[in-house]
Amino acid sequence: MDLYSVPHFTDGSIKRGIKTEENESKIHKRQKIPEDTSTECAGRPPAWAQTRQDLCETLPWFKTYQGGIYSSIEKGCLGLLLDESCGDRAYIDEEIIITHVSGGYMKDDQQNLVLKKSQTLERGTNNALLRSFEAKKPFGVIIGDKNKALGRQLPHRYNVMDIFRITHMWAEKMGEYTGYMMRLQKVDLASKSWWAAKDSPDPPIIRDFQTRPASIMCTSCQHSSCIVYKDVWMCLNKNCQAFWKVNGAAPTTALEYDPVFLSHRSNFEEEYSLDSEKFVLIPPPPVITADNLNIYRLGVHARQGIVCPLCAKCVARVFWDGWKCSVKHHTGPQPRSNEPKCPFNLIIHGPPISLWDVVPAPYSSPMERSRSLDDPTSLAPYRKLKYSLGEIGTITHLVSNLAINARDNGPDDLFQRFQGLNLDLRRERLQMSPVVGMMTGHFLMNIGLPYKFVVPVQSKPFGETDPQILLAHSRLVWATGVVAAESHHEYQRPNELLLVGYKHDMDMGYHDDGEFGLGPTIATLSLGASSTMFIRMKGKYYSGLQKNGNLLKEDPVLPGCDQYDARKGLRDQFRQGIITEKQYDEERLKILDKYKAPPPIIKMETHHGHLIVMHGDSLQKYYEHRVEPQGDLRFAITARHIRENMVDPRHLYMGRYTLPPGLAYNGQ
Ligand SMILES: O=C(O)CCC(=O)C(=O)O
Ligand SMILES: [Fe+2]
Repeated sequence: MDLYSVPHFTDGSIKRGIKTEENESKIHKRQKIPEDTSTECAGRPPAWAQTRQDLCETLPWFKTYQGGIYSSIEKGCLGLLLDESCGDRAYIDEEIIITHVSGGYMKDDQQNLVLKKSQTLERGTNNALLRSFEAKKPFGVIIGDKNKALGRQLPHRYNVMDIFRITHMWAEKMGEYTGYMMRLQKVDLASKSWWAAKDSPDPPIIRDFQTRPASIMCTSCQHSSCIVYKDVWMCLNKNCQAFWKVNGAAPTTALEYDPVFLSHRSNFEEEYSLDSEKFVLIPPPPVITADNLNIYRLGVHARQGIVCPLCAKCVARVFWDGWKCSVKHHTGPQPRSNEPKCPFNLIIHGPPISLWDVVPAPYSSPMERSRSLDDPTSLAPYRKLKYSLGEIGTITHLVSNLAINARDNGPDDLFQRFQGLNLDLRRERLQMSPVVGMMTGHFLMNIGLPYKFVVPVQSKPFGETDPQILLAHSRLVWATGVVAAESHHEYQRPNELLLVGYKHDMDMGYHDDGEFGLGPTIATLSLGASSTMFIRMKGKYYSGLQKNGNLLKEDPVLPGCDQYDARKGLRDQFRQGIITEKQYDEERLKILDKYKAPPPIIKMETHHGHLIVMHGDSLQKYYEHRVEPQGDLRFAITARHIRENMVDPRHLYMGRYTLPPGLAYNGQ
C-alpha cells in the first residue's frame, strides 16, 4: 500500500456520494480551471478599497485593522479577508475557498508562515468562525491583492468577493502543532463570480446538491471524518491517536484535494431565503433627508465611508462636508493608474447648528465665575487655572464665562460663523502608522506658515483666509502674550494656526506639538462641544527606558516619573563622580524593569470659549497631550510661533496679517 492509499476505513471502500445517472446527464460538470487560464478576472468587484481604513470605515461587516476576521459575540463571523497567506494548502476557485484559520502563525527566516502554537476554536475570532459554521451563518469575504491562491490579477488592493458560508471545518497537523482549515462556499450559485477567469463558462443552471463527499469512521476513535484529500483518508479528530496519520505516520508528500470535496455544492439559496436577517454585502448609498441630515453631517454617520455608486470604491469620509470619490489626499498612497477618475461627490449642506445642540446647558458652572479683579495673577474676566510642570513649563487654562462668550466677535459668534465658512477641513494621512494610509480621527486645516505637525498639512496664507479665522487667531495672540509676559519671556507672536474640527466620536490621540523651530508658547481656543484634555509625561521619560527596553542616554529624571527618588539619587551620584557611567547604567537597569504606559497628570475640562496655553521650551519634548471631545461639533484653533529663520523666505508672507483697527482681542 503506498502512502496515499486509504488505511483506516470501515468497509474497505471509499463511499462517494450518490450520483444518479439521471442527474449526471443534467449536470454541467464543473471545469477545473486550466493552469494557463488568462490571469484576468471576468468582472469587477461590487466594492473595493485602496486602503484598509477606507475598507473598514465603509463596510459595516469588516471593521478590523489588523487580522483577517471581523466578528461579534452575538453574530459570529461577519467578514473575512484573504490576503497575503491563507496557508500552504489554500485553494480558491470561483465558488469555493479553502483557507487556514488564522492566528498563531509567525513568519520564519524564509518568510514562510509557521504555526507557533496549536489553535483552539474555543475562544475569540476562531470561536466566532466555529459558531458561524454551526449556525450556517453567511458572511462577507474580501480578497487582497497579495493573495496568491486564486492566481489571478486582482484589480485593487482590497476587493469584496461575495457572501459565503463555511461548509467544513477540520483540524490538521501543521508542523509540530494542530491548526484548523475551513472550506467556504459562495451562497449565490446562480451568478457568475466576478473573480472567475475572463472568458470562462457561466455557472451551470442545474446543480447537483445530492453528491456529497463521503465520511469514514475511524477504527481508533469511532469518529467519522470526511474525505478531504485525493486518494488519502486520515482521521481528522485531533484527540485521536490516529489523527493526521497515513499508515501510522504523517503524510510526507503534497496533498491534493479530493475532486468531490471540491465540487460538491450545498443548496444555501433555499436555507438562505429563510434567514430573516439577510446579510447586506454592499451598504446602499445614504439617502439624506431633512430628518437625518445632521446624523450624516455631524453625527454617527459623519465618519462612515460610502461605496461609490459609480465606481464601487469605498470612499472614506475625508472631507468635512461630504464624500468626494477621486479627490487626492495630500499625502499617503496615491491612486494606481488603473483606478477610475470618478466624478462622484456627495456634499451635505445645512444650516448652522446652535451651540445649545452640542453643549450641555448651562455649560458654565458656578466654579467658572471670574475671580476678583484684585487678584494679582488674575486675567479677569477669565478664571485662570495654572499648572506647573516644574522647570519644564506651565499649562494655563483660561476659563471663560457666558459674558465673555457672548461678546461681539466672541466665541458664540465665531462658533456660528465658522459653520458657514468653507474651511476646507479634511482628514489627513498619518506619516507614521502601523497600518498603511491611516488617517487622523479629526479634520484639519493649516493657516499661516507651513507647519508639519504629526501629519503634513497644506497651509493657506493668513492673507487669503476669512476674517473670522483672524478674529479667532487674535484671541490666541492675546493669550500667548499674557502667558509669555507672566514668565518674562520674549514675546513671539504666533504666525501659524491649526484649525481642527471634530464630529461625533472623533478625538486626537496623544501627541506633542513640537517641531524643530517652534517657539515656546502654544495656545488653543475651544469652540462648541466640551472636551477633556489630558497631559502626561512621554513614556520613555516616565519609564527611564525606550520602548525596546534600552536605557535613555540622558535621563532628565522629571518630577513625577516612575521611581523618581531612586533615579534622582543615582543621577546625582553619577554627576558627582561617585559612580561611573557603567555603574550608573547597571544600577538603573536594576531598578527600571520595563517600559510603562505613563498615567495622565493633568486633566482639564475645556468648554466653549476656553483657552489653554502650553508654555515652555522643552514642554513638547517631555510631555504629550490628548483631547477627547464630548459632543458632535467642536472646533479647536491652535496658534504657534514658528521661528522665521526656519522657514523658506518665500513662505514668510504666509504668516503675516493685519487686523482692521479695533478688532485685535484685548482679553475681555
Ligand atoms: O482639540 C484641542 O483642544 C487641541 C488640539 C491639539 O492638540 C492640536 O491641534 O495639536
Ligand atoms: Fe496638540
